[in-house]
Amino acid sequence: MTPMSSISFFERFEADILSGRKTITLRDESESGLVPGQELPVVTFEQGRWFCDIRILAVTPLAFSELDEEHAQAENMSLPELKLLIGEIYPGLEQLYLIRFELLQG
Ligand SMILES: CC(=O)Nc1ccn([C@H]2C[C@H](O)[C@@H](CO)O2)c(=O)n1
Repeated sequence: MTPMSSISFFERFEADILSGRKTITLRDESESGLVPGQELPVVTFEQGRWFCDIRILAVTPLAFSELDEEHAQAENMSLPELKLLIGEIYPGLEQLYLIRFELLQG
């Protein structure tokens, strides 16, 4: 697997990340190779525009069926909103990876 040199987020989550309200992201296996302690730039998915750097704190496998209120809170949304969003981004995918991160600069 090629090491990731940046991570992208949809522009609509930029403000939540910069304010520290969003501290996790759920991704598929293709983005599960991040390593705790790794620092990397964050860019928008739409334009590839840099907007901050983050440090990876943990990468943990998590099943869609295990999503709970704590995950939703760390995403700054309700659990139904989070499940709907994940279903739209990764239709039918059960095996997700929970990536915890901290904001370094924005
Ligand atoms: C290309 C791609 O998958 N981009 C993504 C995936 C996820 N996110 C956000 C949406 C949610 O807040 C969490 C959970 O997946 O991460 C994203 O911004 N961009």
